[in-house]
Amino acid sequence: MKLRGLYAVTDSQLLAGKFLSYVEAALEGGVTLLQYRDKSGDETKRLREASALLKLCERYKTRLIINDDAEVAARLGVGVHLGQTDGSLPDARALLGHKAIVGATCHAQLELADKAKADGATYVAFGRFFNSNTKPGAPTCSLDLLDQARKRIHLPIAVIGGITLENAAPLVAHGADLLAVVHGLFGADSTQEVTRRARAFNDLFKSA
Ligand SMILES: Cc1ncc(COP(=O)(O)OP(=O)(O)O)c(N)n1
Ligand SMILES: Cc1nc(C(=O)O)sc1CCOP(=O)(O)O
Ligand SMILES: [Mg+2]
Repeated sequence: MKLRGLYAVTDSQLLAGKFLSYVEAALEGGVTLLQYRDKSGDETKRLREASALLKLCERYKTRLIINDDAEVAARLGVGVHLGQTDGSLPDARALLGHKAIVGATCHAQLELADKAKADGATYVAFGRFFNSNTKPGAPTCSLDLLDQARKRIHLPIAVIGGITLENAAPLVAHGADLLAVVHGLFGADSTQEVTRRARAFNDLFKSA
């Protein structure tokens, strides 16, 4: 399966009270990967919500990724996204098996991407590209770094951080395969608008 298109990332605060309806609206518009990102530390809630997302993903034939937590990913038989302090990537790969999607945060450092590839990552993620409501303090990354990454790293490249329909096109033009988006997708006023945005993010790849 080609990893290219919209990578929808959930946010527990932003989606409070509309979690499943907004996620389903995004899936309706087309989502290549869906990441469950919950920083609450509430294990029971995480397993319950991730299980609900898995059911939805199965219906829409979308791959689910769990942020931070390879154990939950293993329990559900899905992929994982690991940051630099989220545990060992080789251990996660061994736990989840060779077919699982394992993504790695590389900030703006090509060396981290080289290491992630050597450790068995499925995709590498660079960011943040723009001002982010969700994670304002994340280190910044440039289009120039993305150009270098595209030439050097032969893996799908996810980009993240403040991505909206207004600023995403250059990222695709510079070689991004996956647009990882929280606010620019789910910060919408209605489910209809979430679906419209998801379709529009995917359309950016058709003209690239
Ligand atoms: C696709 C994607 N890229 C980067 C991140 C950030 O991961 P991390 O650095 O571990 O930060 P948290 O998301 O855990 O706060 C991501 N989640 N997804
Ligand atoms: C979770 C995350 N990681 C980032 C990084 O740069 O590693 S930026 C970010 C937040 C993404 O949310 P939004 O689309 O609302 O900016
Ligand atoms: Mg993390």
